[in-house]
Amino acid sequence: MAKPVSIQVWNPSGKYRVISTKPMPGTRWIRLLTDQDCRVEICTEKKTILSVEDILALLGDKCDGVIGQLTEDWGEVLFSALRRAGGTAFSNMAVGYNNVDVNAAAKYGVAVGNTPGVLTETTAELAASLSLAASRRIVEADQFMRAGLYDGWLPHLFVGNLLKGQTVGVIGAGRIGSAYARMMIEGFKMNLIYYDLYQATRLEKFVTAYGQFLKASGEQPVTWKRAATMEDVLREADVISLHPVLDKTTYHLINKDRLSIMKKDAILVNCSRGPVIDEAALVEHLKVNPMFRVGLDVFEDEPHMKPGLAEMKNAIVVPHIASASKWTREGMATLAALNVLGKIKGYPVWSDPNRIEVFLDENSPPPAACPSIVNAKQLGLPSSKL
Ligand SMILES: NC(=O)c1ccc[n+]([C@@H]2O[C@H](COP(=O)([O-])OP(=O)(O)OC[C@H]3O[C@@H](n4cnc5c(N)ncnc54)[C@H](O)[C@@H]3O)[C@@H](O)[C@H]2O)c1
Ligand SMILES: O=C(O)[C@H](O)CO
Repeated sequence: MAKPVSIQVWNPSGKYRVISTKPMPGTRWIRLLTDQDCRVEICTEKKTILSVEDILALLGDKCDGVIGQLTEDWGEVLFSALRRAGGTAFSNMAVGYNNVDVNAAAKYGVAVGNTPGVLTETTAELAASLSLAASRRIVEADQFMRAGLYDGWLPHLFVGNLLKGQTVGVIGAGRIGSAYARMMIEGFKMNLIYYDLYQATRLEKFVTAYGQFLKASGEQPVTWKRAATMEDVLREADVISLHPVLDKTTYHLINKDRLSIMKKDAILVNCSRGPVIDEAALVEHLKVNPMFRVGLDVFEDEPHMKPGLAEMKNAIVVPHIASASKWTREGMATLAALNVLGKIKGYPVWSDPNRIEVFLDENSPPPAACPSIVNAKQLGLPSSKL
């Protein structure tokens, strides 16, 4: 990064120096920090992805906390430097934190925050959008239209898949996976098969109740099934959406062998993390199975796509925008700022990271707590009552 580093400063006389490695949407997050005696420094460099060296230059020799991004490599080097600068707080502006070495952070006594909940519906809505766009071939049809190729209605033109009555498969039925499942079941009357390490009890209850409602209305009821193996989902589902965390157990979860057991005209959607799919194997699968379609928000080597993917008509690709609604992005900035502020101020950690709405109410001050610290137990941080 060219020196001097380009920085925007708020409340220069603030006692605590908090750095945000990127400008973030909204202004509430800045106000919350400056009102509590923080000097906020926002890195405004044009470079999209900051390197470890860039961030070391930003940290300097006094820094109390950092709000970082999922594109950055937060490991031993950065956490030891943050600690040397007197810092004890870091928050990703993301729910996923596979870019963060949590053990390294704990070793240096740094709390690691994330931003759950506020992006659940927004992300699920993009997964639903990709499912629809892929099943009805919307992007291909749009390109066809703009290319001036439409010369009249035809019985075979862009025939796709009907979702109603088909089976939606969800791998990783946590917050986002469950919200997506509900959208597809309620919106399109699909049946559910899911695979997760844990039982999604609330989701199961929802499908049961909705099925009973449909039956009572004289309609075909929807059904659910918790699969014993991921392969069962892959074999049975017509539309499959991936929503697990990225870790050792989910790296290349979808590989050549698993692609081969999916239906030839299945739809695969990924709004989790790119490396959950072996993308090179996916490109080969798309080449030989033209009826198989994918909707991808994330990529194995972001910002790059594996060779061949961009040419595939049966792939819809968007640039990691699943959480990109104004409300969500402003809320993510707020939660990340409050994680850092709370740790600096010695506040306890909110006891339920699934119930963070109270931090997002613009009309009242947020609770004196860190909304979500993923290594709270490791650091022995006290927990706040709801
Ligand atoms: N594309 C985007 O912009 C975007 C936006 C938000 C979240 N995400 C990704 O989505 C992920 C999920 O977010 P969430 O809030 O729903 O998290 P969550 O913790 O509520 O859900 C994750 C689920 O994955 C399950 N899981 C873990 N390992 C598994 C395995 N081996 N097999 C099957 N299931 C497994 C967990 O049990 C859990 O239910 C995040 O970690 C992040 O990487 C991406
Ligand atoms: O993990 C996350 O939060 C996303 O990838 C960005 O919203």
